[in-house]
Amino acid sequence: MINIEQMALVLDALPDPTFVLSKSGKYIAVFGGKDGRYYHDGSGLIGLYLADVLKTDKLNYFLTTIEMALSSHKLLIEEYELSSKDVKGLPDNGPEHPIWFEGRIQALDFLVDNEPVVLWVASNISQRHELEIQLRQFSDTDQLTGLFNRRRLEQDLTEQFETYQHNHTSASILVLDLDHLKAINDNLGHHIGDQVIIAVADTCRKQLTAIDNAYRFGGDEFVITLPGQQLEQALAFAEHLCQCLYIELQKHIVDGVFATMSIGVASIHPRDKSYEETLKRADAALYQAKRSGKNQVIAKHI
Ligand SMILES: Nc1nc2c(ncn2[C@@H]2O[C@H](COP(=O)(O)OP(=O)(O)OP(=O)(O)O)[C@@H](O)[C@H]2O)c(=O)[nH]1
Repeated sequence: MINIEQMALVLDALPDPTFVLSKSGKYIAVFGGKDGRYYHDGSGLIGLYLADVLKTDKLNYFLTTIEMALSSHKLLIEEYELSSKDVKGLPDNGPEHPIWFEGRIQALDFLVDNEPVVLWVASNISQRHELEIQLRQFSDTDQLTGLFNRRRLEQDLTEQFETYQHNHTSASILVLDLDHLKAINDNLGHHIGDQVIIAVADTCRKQLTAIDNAYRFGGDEFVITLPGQQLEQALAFAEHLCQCLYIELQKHIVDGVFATMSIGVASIHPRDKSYEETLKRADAALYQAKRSGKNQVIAKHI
């Protein structure tokens, strides 16, 4: 058996800072988390209230979480970020950057000063969090162009369709397909074909506003989403883009061969049951543009 002094040493050596917090947000006790590479020293918090050190948003979040742990009596696991802008009067030593924490919060079966209390273990998960962001970016991005990929398109279109169903905000989709890429690949090599694809991505990026997005759908096919835009606006934008691409792709002319772009446009219609129906219409418009001689834009109303 370990004695009470040894138990105190164990608590002090806990790798992650561990707080006993009352329902009203008072720091009753602070143990562990002594490594300054990962944590600020929390010992000065004892006797203070969360309201003394946290700004309003974070304060409300912490108090609500304590409340939930006390009422459920189950282990709560929460992820949250704390930076110097959230915390008043942090000591100078300790990490400079915002820290992502995993909080494990458990109600304790005793009262302190007649108040219920919780145990709150706060583990620094910043490295893991950064890795998760990188992995998400990696899985959402097309390697050649840096545009979002098809997986991300499906996710974004699902969200845009839900927004449309909720508040009827219009949204439009452009489907773009390069003309003559096969001839460029065959005559000039795959490497030049790649440069043409990258030039398309760069030109699209330059023409988009902050809420629009461009995606590489696959091969020489791209999609642009224009949230909030009706068909007429989207058509005008597509025609402008087609012109910009024509000018840009002419720069890649070799032996008289250069690519152009065909574009199909459609907007979400009240009769659409899913984004797939809108996308299908934009695709049908694209194939009409191809059949009508390429290097042009066609919009399909319904
Ligand atoms: N260089 C390069 N070529 C690609 C890539 N992905 C697909 N392609 C080529 O793109 C071409 C797409 O086929 P098509 O759409 O029939 O070719 P196209 O000449 O553009 O035909 P149209 O659309 O009818 O004008 C094929 O030759 C593919 O090999 C890529 O990442 N790099």
